[in-house]
Amino acid sequence: MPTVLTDVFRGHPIHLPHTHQPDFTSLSELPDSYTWTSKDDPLFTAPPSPPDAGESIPLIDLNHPDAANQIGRACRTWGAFQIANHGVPLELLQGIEFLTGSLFQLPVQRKLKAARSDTGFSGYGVARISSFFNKKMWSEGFTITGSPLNDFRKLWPQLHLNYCDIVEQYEEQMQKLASKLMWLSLNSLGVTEEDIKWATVSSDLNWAQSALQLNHYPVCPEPDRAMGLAPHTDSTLLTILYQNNTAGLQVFRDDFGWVTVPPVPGSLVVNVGDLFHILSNGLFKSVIHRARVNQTRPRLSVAFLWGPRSDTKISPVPKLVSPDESPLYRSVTWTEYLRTKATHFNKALSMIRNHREK
Ligand SMILES: C=C1C[C@]23C[C@H]1CC[C@H]2[C@@]12CCC[C@@](C)(C(=O)O1)[C@H]2[C@@H]3C(=O)O
Ligand SMILES: O=C(O)CCC(=O)C(=O)O
Ligand SMILES: [Fe+2]
Repeated sequence: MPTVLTDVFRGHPIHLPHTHQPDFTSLSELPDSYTWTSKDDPLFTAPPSPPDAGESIPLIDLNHPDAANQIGRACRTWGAFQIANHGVPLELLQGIEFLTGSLFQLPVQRKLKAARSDTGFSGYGVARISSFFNKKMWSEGFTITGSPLNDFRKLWPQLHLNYCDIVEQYEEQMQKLASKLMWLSLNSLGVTEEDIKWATVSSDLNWAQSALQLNHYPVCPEPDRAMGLAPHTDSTLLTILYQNNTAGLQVFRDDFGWVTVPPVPGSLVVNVGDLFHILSNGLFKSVIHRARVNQTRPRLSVAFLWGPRSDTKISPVPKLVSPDESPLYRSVTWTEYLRTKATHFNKALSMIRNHREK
């Protein structure tokens, strides 16, 4: 039984063509292999919400006395929100943005020295969900879990220790923030530490684990026909996303279509992931989101993907299941779920859904 994310894809190889990345900067036309239509993604041409409709995910001040309720409401309606006054130092946000920018600026031969292997978890490469789409995405990524020391030494023979330090500090801040946000949203449903014993410091200091996903979306000659990162939900409990000052993230709502999440300097975006949807017995929505690209400014984002330890079984909190019904989902560990997702992608949730008797 793997206990760390590093082992999740061991024995479950995913072959991805990292080494066939083009030199994005040299292309003046969008190659056919990067041109998306609704045949490649049924949601591709879903209507964008008109910007004047003013609809977007709420921006919540974490210091506001009503923050817990606002977060709970956002998790139920949108599955996403932005937060201000989150307590993560601005220098650290700038530090992780600087690191991400300098990583992707390295020559491609250097980045490939740290390429993610077919059975590996960490390293440089194309989005893991690429194998489910016929067209390529206009982006490159770098996944980190555990110590980035070995990879960073290959990328930056001189400066790797400074960069490791930034990652360590960033993860520490994100971990604290993620568990605070989880408890605020659960408290809004009346769920307390008594109901979820595995998620308390008194049960184990290391009851959660995480990965960092660094994303780069280069400028694109024909952004309207390209896709930065195809629509997906995260498999996490929660994801905390930092985006640089360039718009591109969109969330999907059945009633509005695609809604852009405008960058708000210094704030962070929070997404509900599939495991939180399961834990809340479907009350919180795991949000479908994607990243679009543009013609003038490169975009960077850093996703902190946060979930339980690999040996923790996640199942709907009994308090949230009505007495005359069975829970919506059966129990699953993060590792099992990541593997299900790696094989079945957006059918993963329905595969662990319990079938209700009439
Ligand atoms: C801990 C995680 C969560 C992963 C897999 C693994 C590391 C990278 C994450 C992402 C990041 C990009 C979208 C996604 C869909 C992908 O392809 O890689 C995510 C996926 C998931 O949330 O399922
Ligand atoms: O770049 C973005 O805004 C989205 C990134 C994302 O969804 C992810 O890394 O899971
Ligand atoms: Fe995501």
